Amino acid sequence: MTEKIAVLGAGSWGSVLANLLAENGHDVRLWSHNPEQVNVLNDQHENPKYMKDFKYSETLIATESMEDAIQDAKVILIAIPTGGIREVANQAGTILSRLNQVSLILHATKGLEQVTYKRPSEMIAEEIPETNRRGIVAITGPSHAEDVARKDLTAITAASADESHAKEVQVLFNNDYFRIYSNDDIVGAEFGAALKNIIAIAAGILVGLGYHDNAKAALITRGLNEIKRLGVAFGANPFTFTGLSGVGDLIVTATSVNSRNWRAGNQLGQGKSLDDVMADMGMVIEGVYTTKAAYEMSQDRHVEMPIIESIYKVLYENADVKVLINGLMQRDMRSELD
Ligand SMILES: NC(=O)C1=CN([C@@H]2O[C@H](COP(=O)(O)OP(=O)(O)OC[C@H]3O[C@@H](n4cnc5c(N)ncnc54)[C@H](O)[C@@H]3O)[C@@H](O)[C@H]2O)C=CC1
Ligand SMILES: O=C(CO)COP(=O)(O)O
Repeated sequence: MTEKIAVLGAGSWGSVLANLLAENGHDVRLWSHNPEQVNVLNDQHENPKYMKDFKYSETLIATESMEDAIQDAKVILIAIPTGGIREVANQAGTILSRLNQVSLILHATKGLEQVTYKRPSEMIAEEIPETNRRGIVAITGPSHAEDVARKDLTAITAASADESHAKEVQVLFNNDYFRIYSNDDIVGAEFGAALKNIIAIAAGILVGLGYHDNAKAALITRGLNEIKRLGVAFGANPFTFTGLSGVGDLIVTATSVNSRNWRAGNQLGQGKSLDDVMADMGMVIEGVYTTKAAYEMSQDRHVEMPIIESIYKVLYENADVKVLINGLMQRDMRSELD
Protein backbone atom coordinates (compact mmCIF):
# COMPACT_ATOMS: atom_id res chain seq x y z
CA MET A 1 0.00 0.00 0.00
CA THR A 2 1.25 3.47 -0.89
CA GLU A 3 1.77 5.78 2.10
CA LYS A 4 2.68 9.43 2.35
CA ILE A 5 6.01 9.53 4.22
CA ALA A 6 8.02 12.55 5.39
CA VAL A 7 11.79 12.22 5.70
CA LEU A 8 13.38 15.00 7.76
CA GLY A 9 17.08 15.43 6.97
CA ALA A 10 18.64 15.19 3.50
CA GLY A 11 22.19 14.18 4.41
CA SER A 12 23.63 10.94 3.11
CA TRP A 13 21.37 8.62 5.11
CA GLY A 14 18.08 10.56 5.00
CA SER A 15 18.32 11.12 1.25
CA VAL A 16 19.14 7.49 0.44
CA LEU A 17 16.37 6.13 2.67
CA ALA A 18 13.92 8.62 1.12
CA ASN A 19 15.02 7.39 -2.30
CA LEU A 20 14.46 3.75 -1.31
CA LEU A 21 10.97 4.54 -0.02
CA ALA A 22 10.12 6.49 -3.20
CA GLU A 23 11.34 3.56 -5.33
CA ASN A 24 9.18 1.26 -3.19
CA GLY A 25 6.21 3.29 -4.52
CA HIS A 26 5.54 5.58 -1.56
CA ASP A 27 4.71 9.27 -1.82
CA VAL A 28 7.83 10.71 -0.16
CA ARG A 29 8.65 14.30 0.78
CA LEU A 30 12.28 14.86 1.76
CA TRP A 31 12.75 17.94 3.95
CA SER A 32 15.97 19.93 4.10
CA HIS A 33 16.61 23.33 5.67
CA ASN A 34 18.90 24.17 2.75
CA PRO A 35 16.95 25.69 -0.22
CA GLU A 36 19.81 25.23 -2.67
CA GLN A 37 20.02 21.53 -1.83
CA VAL A 38 16.24 21.21 -2.33
CA ASN A 39 16.48 22.81 -5.80
CA VAL A 40 19.31 20.55 -6.93
CA LEU A 41 17.46 17.47 -5.64
CA ASN A 42 14.26 18.42 -7.48
CA ASP A 43 15.82 19.70 -10.72
CA GLN A 44 18.85 17.46 -11.18
CA HIS A 45 17.96 14.59 -8.81
CA GLU A 46 21.37 14.88 -7.21
CA ASN A 47 22.77 15.59 -3.73
CA PRO A 48 26.46 16.12 -4.53
CA LYS A 49 27.78 17.06 -1.10
CA TYR A 50 26.46 13.87 0.49
CA MET A 51 26.12 11.24 -2.26
CA LYS A 52 28.56 11.91 -5.07
CA ASP A 53 27.65 10.58 -8.56
CA PHE A 54 24.26 9.21 -7.48
CA LYS A 55 20.99 9.92 -9.32
CA TYR A 56 17.88 9.97 -7.12
CA SER A 57 14.49 8.75 -8.30
CA GLU A 58 12.46 11.35 -10.21
CA THR A 59 9.50 10.46 -8.00
CA LEU A 60 11.31 11.73 -4.90
CA ILE A 61 10.22 15.28 -4.03
CA ALA A 62 12.36 17.53 -1.82
CA THR A 63 10.94 20.48 0.07
CA GLU A 64 12.20 23.22 2.36
CA SER A 65 8.80 23.42 4.08
CA MET A 66 8.63 21.00 6.98
CA GLU A 67 4.87 21.54 7.13
CA ASP A 68 4.40 20.43 3.48
CA ALA A 69 6.47 17.36 4.22
CA ILE A 70 4.58 16.44 7.38
CA GLN A 71 1.00 17.25 6.38
CA ASP A 72 -0.97 13.99 5.91
CA ALA A 73 2.19 11.87 6.37
CA LYS A 74 1.27 8.64 8.18
CA VAL A 75 4.94 8.12 8.92
CA ILE A 76 7.72 10.62 9.69
CA LEU A 77 11.34 9.48 9.51
CA ILE A 78 13.89 11.72 11.24
CA ALA A 79 17.43 11.25 9.85
CA ILE A 80 19.31 14.05 11.56
CA PRO A 81 22.57 13.79 13.54
CA THR A 82 22.24 13.55 17.33
CA GLY A 83 23.21 17.19 17.85
CA GLY A 84 20.19 18.39 15.82
CA ILE A 85 17.50 15.77 16.44
CA ARG A 86 15.93 17.45 19.48
CA GLU A 87 15.52 20.74 17.60
CA VAL A 88 14.03 19.04 14.51
CA ALA A 89 11.71 16.84 16.62
CA ASN A 90 10.55 19.96 18.43
CA GLN A 91 9.73 21.68 15.11
CA ALA A 92 7.91 18.55 13.91
CA GLY A 93 5.98 18.34 17.19
CA THR A 94 4.81 21.94 16.87
CA ILE A 95 3.60 21.31 13.31
CA LEU A 96 1.85 18.05 14.24
CA SER A 97 0.02 19.80 17.11
CA ARG A 98 -1.03 22.67 14.85
CA LEU A 99 -2.32 20.22 12.21
CA ASN A 100 -3.94 18.08 14.89
CA GLN A 101 -2.25 15.10 13.23
CA VAL A 102 -1.05 11.77 14.61
CA SER A 103 1.88 10.04 12.88
CA LEU A 104 4.22 7.12 13.51
CA ILE A 105 7.69 8.54 14.24
CA LEU A 106 10.81 6.73 13.01
CA HIS A 107 14.39 7.78 13.52
CA ALA A 108 17.72 6.69 12.09
CA THR A 109 20.01 8.63 14.43
CA LYS A 110 23.02 6.96 16.08
CA GLY A 111 24.22 8.75 19.19
CA LEU A 112 23.53 9.95 22.75
CA GLU A 113 22.76 13.53 23.71
CA GLN A 114 25.51 15.54 25.39
CA VAL A 115 25.01 16.29 29.11
CA THR A 116 21.62 14.49 29.40
CA TYR A 117 22.88 11.19 27.85
CA LYS A 118 19.41 10.71 26.35
CA ARG A 119 18.86 8.28 23.51
CA PRO A 120 17.25 9.64 20.29
CA SER A 121 13.87 8.04 21.06
CA GLU A 122 13.88 9.69 24.51
CA MET A 123 14.50 13.11 22.94
CA ILE A 124 11.69 12.50 20.44
CA ALA A 125 9.33 11.46 23.24
CA GLU A 126 10.10 14.72 25.04
CA GLU A 127 9.66 16.94 21.98
CA ILE A 128 6.67 15.42 20.12
CA PRO A 129 3.49 15.39 22.22
CA GLU A 130 2.18 11.91 23.00
CA THR A 131 -1.18 12.85 21.46
CA ASN A 132 0.54 13.48 18.11
CA ARG A 133 2.49 10.24 17.81
CA ARG A 134 1.34 6.63 17.49
CA GLY A 135 4.73 5.25 18.47
CA ILE A 136 8.49 5.64 18.09
CA VAL A 137 10.68 3.24 16.11
CA ALA A 138 14.48 3.24 15.77
CA ILE A 139 15.78 1.90 12.47
CA THR A 140 19.36 0.88 12.86
CA GLY A 141 21.92 -1.70 11.79
CA PRO A 142 24.76 -2.29 9.33
CA SER A 143 23.87 0.08 6.50
CA HIS A 144 26.28 2.41 4.80
CA ALA A 145 24.26 4.84 2.68
CA GLU A 146 26.68 4.23 -0.23
CA ASP A 147 25.87 0.48 -0.25
CA VAL A 148 22.11 1.02 -0.03
CA ALA A 149 22.35 3.56 -2.88
CA ARG A 150 23.97 0.92 -5.08
CA LYS A 151 21.36 -1.64 -3.95
CA ASP A 152 23.81 -3.93 -2.17
CA LEU A 153 22.06 -6.51 0.01
CA THR A 154 21.32 -4.92 3.40
CA ALA A 155 19.57 -6.14 6.57
CA ILE A 156 18.82 -3.90 9.55
CA THR A 157 16.60 -3.74 12.64
CA ALA A 158 13.44 -1.78 13.40
CA ALA A 159 13.17 -1.54 17.19
CA SER A 160 10.19 -0.30 19.15
CA ALA A 161 8.83 -0.96 22.63
CA ASP A 162 5.59 -1.87 20.82
CA GLU A 163 6.85 -4.37 18.25
CA SER A 164 3.71 -3.98 16.11
CA HIS A 165 5.05 -0.57 15.08
CA ALA A 166 8.37 -2.12 14.06
CA LYS A 167 6.43 -4.64 11.95
CA GLU A 168 4.67 -1.79 10.13
CA VAL A 169 8.07 -0.41 9.26
CA GLN A 170 9.14 -3.75 7.76
CA VAL A 171 6.27 -3.53 5.28
CA LEU A 172 7.23 -0.01 4.17
CA PHE A 173 10.93 -0.65 3.58
CA ASN A 174 11.39 -4.30 2.62
CA ASN A 175 12.30 -5.03 -1.00
CA ASP A 176 14.58 -7.42 -2.87
CA TYR A 177 17.80 -5.83 -1.56
CA PHE A 178 16.73 -4.29 1.76
CA ARG A 179 15.36 -6.38 4.64
CA ILE A 180 14.26 -5.25 8.09
CA TYR A 181 13.93 -7.45 11.18
CA SER A 182 11.79 -6.34 14.13
CA ASN A 183 12.91 -6.13 17.78
CA ASP A 184 11.11 -4.88 20.89
CA ASP A 185 14.33 -3.76 22.63
CA ILE A 186 14.73 -0.15 21.52
CA VAL A 187 17.10 0.54 24.45
CA GLY A 188 19.59 -2.09 23.29
CA ALA A 189 19.23 -1.13 19.62
CA GLU A 190 19.95 2.53 20.36
CA PHE A 191 22.92 1.76 22.63
CA GLY A 192 24.44 -0.55 20.00
CA ALA A 193 23.95 2.12 17.32
CA ALA A 194 25.52 4.90 19.37
CA LEU A 195 28.48 3.08 20.91
CA LYS A 196 29.72 1.18 17.85
CA ASN A 197 30.92 4.49 16.41
CA ILE A 198 33.47 4.81 19.23
CA ILE A 199 34.90 1.37 18.48
CA ALA A 200 34.98 2.28 14.76
CA ILE A 201 37.16 5.30 15.60
CA ALA A 202 39.42 2.98 17.62
CA ALA A 203 39.62 0.50 14.73
CA GLY A 204 40.60 3.28 12.33
CA ILE A 205 43.30 4.42 14.75
CA LEU A 206 44.77 0.91 14.95
CA VAL A 207 44.98 0.61 11.17
CA GLY A 208 46.40 4.15 10.93
CA LEU A 209 49.12 3.10 13.35
CA GLY A 210 49.95 0.04 11.24
CA TYR A 211 48.29 -2.79 13.21
CA HIS A 212 46.60 -5.66 11.36
CA ASP A 213 43.76 -8.22 11.53
CA ASN A 214 44.43 -9.75 14.96
CA ALA A 215 44.39 -6.32 16.58
CA LYS A 216 41.14 -5.39 14.81
CA ALA A 217 39.43 -8.63 15.87
CA ALA A 218 40.54 -8.18 19.50
CA LEU A 219 39.29 -4.60 19.51
CA ILE A 220 35.92 -5.41 17.95
CA THR A 221 35.29 -8.33 20.32
CA ARG A 222 36.34 -6.58 23.51
CA GLY A 223 34.64 -3.38 22.30
CA LEU A 224 31.37 -5.26 21.89
CA ASN A 225 31.72 -6.43 25.49
CA GLU A 226 31.95 -2.80 26.68
CA ILE A 227 28.95 -1.78 24.54
CA LYS A 228 26.91 -4.61 26.04
CA ARG A 229 28.01 -3.78 29.59
CA LEU A 230 26.87 -0.16 29.38
CA GLY A 231 23.66 -1.03 27.51
CA VAL A 232 22.68 -3.70 30.04
CA ALA A 233 23.33 -1.22 32.89
CA PHE A 234 20.61 0.94 31.30
CA GLY A 235 18.12 -1.91 30.83
CA ALA A 236 19.01 -3.37 27.41
CA ASN A 237 18.49 -7.04 26.55
CA PRO A 238 22.02 -8.53 26.21
CA PHE A 239 20.93 -10.62 23.20
CA THR A 240 20.23 -7.48 21.18
CA PHE A 241 24.00 -6.90 21.02
CA THR A 242 24.44 -10.17 19.09
CA GLY A 243 22.04 -8.88 16.45
CA LEU A 244 22.14 -6.48 13.51
CA SER A 245 22.00 -3.34 15.64
CA GLY A 246 24.87 -4.65 17.79
CA VAL A 247 27.62 -6.82 16.36
CA GLY A 248 26.25 -6.32 12.82
CA ASP A 249 26.68 -2.56 12.86
CA LEU A 250 29.96 -2.86 14.73
CA ILE A 251 31.41 -5.06 11.96
CA VAL A 252 30.28 -2.80 9.14
CA THR A 253 31.48 0.39 10.80
CA ALA A 254 34.74 -0.85 12.30
CA THR A 255 36.00 -2.51 9.11
CA SER A 256 35.03 -0.15 6.30
CA VAL A 257 36.54 2.88 4.61
CA ASN A 258 32.93 3.99 3.96
CA SER A 259 32.55 4.68 7.68
CA ARG A 260 33.23 8.29 8.56
CA ASN A 261 34.04 7.23 12.12
CA TRP A 262 36.60 4.68 10.88
CA ARG A 263 38.10 7.21 8.47
CA ALA A 264 38.34 9.79 11.25
CA GLY A 265 40.17 7.28 13.47
CA ASN A 266 42.44 6.25 10.62
CA GLN A 267 43.50 9.86 10.04
CA LEU A 268 44.07 10.36 13.78
CA GLY A 269 46.22 7.23 13.81
CA GLN A 270 48.30 8.72 11.00
CA GLY A 271 48.90 11.82 13.10
CA LYS A 272 46.30 14.31 11.84
CA SER A 273 44.73 16.55 14.50
CA LEU A 274 41.10 16.04 15.55
CA ASP A 275 40.23 19.61 14.49
CA ASP A 276 41.59 19.00 10.98
CA VAL A 277 39.85 15.62 10.71
CA MET A 278 36.50 17.15 11.65
CA ALA A 279 36.90 20.15 9.38
CA ASP A 280 37.84 17.99 6.37
CA MET A 281 35.08 15.35 6.75
CA GLY A 282 32.19 17.71 5.88
CA MET A 283 29.73 15.21 7.35
CA VAL A 284 28.90 14.15 10.88
CA ILE A 285 31.38 12.01 12.87
CA GLU A 286 28.95 10.91 15.58
CA GLY A 287 31.47 8.87 17.58
CA VAL A 288 33.47 11.95 18.58
CA TYR A 289 30.50 13.28 20.57
CA THR A 290 29.23 9.88 21.72
CA THR A 291 32.65 9.11 23.23
CA LYS A 292 32.24 12.00 25.67
CA ALA A 293 28.68 11.03 26.64
CA ALA A 294 29.55 7.33 27.01
CA TYR A 295 32.68 8.01 29.06
CA GLU A 296 30.74 10.27 31.45
CA MET A 297 27.93 7.70 31.72
CA SER A 298 30.42 4.95 32.54
CA GLN A 299 31.92 7.12 35.29
CA ASP A 300 28.47 7.93 36.73
CA ARG A 301 27.36 4.29 36.71
CA HIS A 302 30.75 2.75 37.59
CA VAL A 303 30.75 0.62 34.44
CA GLU A 304 34.23 -0.47 33.43
CA MET A 305 34.95 0.53 29.80
CA PRO A 306 38.73 0.68 29.30
CA ILE A 307 38.71 0.93 25.49
CA ILE A 308 36.10 3.69 25.42
CA GLU A 309 37.93 5.48 28.25
CA SER A 310 41.13 5.33 26.17
CA ILE A 311 39.41 6.82 23.12
CA TYR A 312 38.04 9.58 25.36
CA LYS A 313 41.59 10.37 26.49
CA VAL A 314 42.84 10.42 22.88
CA LEU A 315 40.05 12.74 21.68
CA TYR A 316 39.60 15.01 24.69
CA GLU A 317 42.90 14.91 26.62
CA ASN A 318 45.34 14.62 23.73
CA ALA A 319 46.79 11.48 25.33
CA ASP A 320 49.46 9.42 23.57
CA VAL A 321 47.64 6.55 21.90
CA LYS A 322 50.67 4.18 22.02
CA VAL A 323 50.92 4.63 25.80
CA LEU A 324 47.19 3.88 26.09
CA ILE A 325 47.47 0.73 23.94
CA ASN A 326 50.34 -0.42 26.13
CA GLY A 327 48.20 0.21 29.21
CA LEU A 328 45.30 -1.82 27.76
CA MET A 329 47.60 -4.74 26.96
CA GLN A 330 49.14 -4.68 30.48
CA ARG A 331 45.86 -4.63 32.44
CA ASP A 332 45.37 -7.24 35.16
CA MET A 333 44.78 -10.74 33.82
CA ARG A 334 41.14 -11.73 33.88
CA SER A 335 38.48 -14.08 32.54
CA GLU A 336 36.96 -13.29 29.17
CA LEU A 337 33.51 -13.79 30.70
CA ASP A 338 33.86 -11.26 33.55
N1 LIG B 1 25.38 7.87 6.42
C1 LIG B 1 25.12 6.63 6.75
O1 LIG B 1 25.51 5.70 6.05
C2 LIG B 1 24.32 6.34 7.98
C3 LIG B 1 24.06 7.30 8.93
N2 LIG B 1 23.32 6.99 10.04
C4 LIG B 1 23.01 7.99 11.06
O2 LIG B 1 22.06 8.90 10.54
C5 LIG B 1 22.22 10.18 11.16
C6 LIG B 1 22.33 11.24 10.07
O3 LIG B 1 23.54 10.96 9.40
P1 LIG B 1 23.89 11.37 7.92
O4 LIG B 1 22.72 11.55 7.06
O5 LIG B 1 24.90 10.40 7.48
O6 LIG B 1 24.60 12.78 8.24
P2 LIG B 1 25.11 13.86 7.21
O7 LIG B 1 26.19 14.61 7.88
O8 LIG B 1 25.38 13.21 5.90
O9 LIG B 1 23.83 14.82 7.00
C7 LIG B 1 23.14 15.39 8.08
C8 LIG B 1 22.04 16.29 7.55
O10 LIG B 1 21.28 16.79 8.66
C9 LIG B 1 21.16 18.19 8.52
N3 LIG B 1 21.05 18.80 9.86
C10 LIG B 1 21.91 18.69 10.90
N4 LIG B 1 21.44 19.37 11.96
C11 LIG B 1 20.27 19.93 11.57
C12 LIG B 1 19.32 20.74 12.22
N5 LIG B 1 19.47 21.11 13.50
N6 LIG B 1 18.24 21.14 11.50
C13 LIG B 1 18.08 20.75 10.24
N7 LIG B 1 18.93 19.96 9.57
C14 LIG B 1 20.02 19.56 10.24
C15 LIG B 1 22.42 18.63 7.79
O11 LIG B 1 22.23 19.88 7.15
C16 LIG B 1 22.59 17.49 6.78
O12 LIG B 1 21.80 17.69 5.64
C17 LIG B 1 23.48 10.08 12.05
O13 LIG B 1 23.09 9.89 13.37
C18 LIG B 1 24.19 8.85 11.50
O14 LIG B 1 24.95 8.18 12.50
C19 LIG B 1 22.79 5.75 10.21
C20 LIG B 1 22.99 4.77 9.29
C21 LIG B 1 23.79 4.98 8.10
O1 LIG C 1 26.13 3.82 10.83
C1 LIG C 1 26.68 3.63 9.77
C2 LIG C 1 26.61 2.33 9.06
O2 LIG C 1 25.72 1.44 9.67
C3 LIG C 1 27.49 4.71 9.15
O3 LIG C 1 28.63 4.91 9.90
P1 LIG C 1 29.46 6.27 9.81
O4 LIG C 1 28.62 7.35 10.44
O5 LIG C 1 30.73 5.97 10.53
O6 LIG C 1 29.70 6.55 8.35
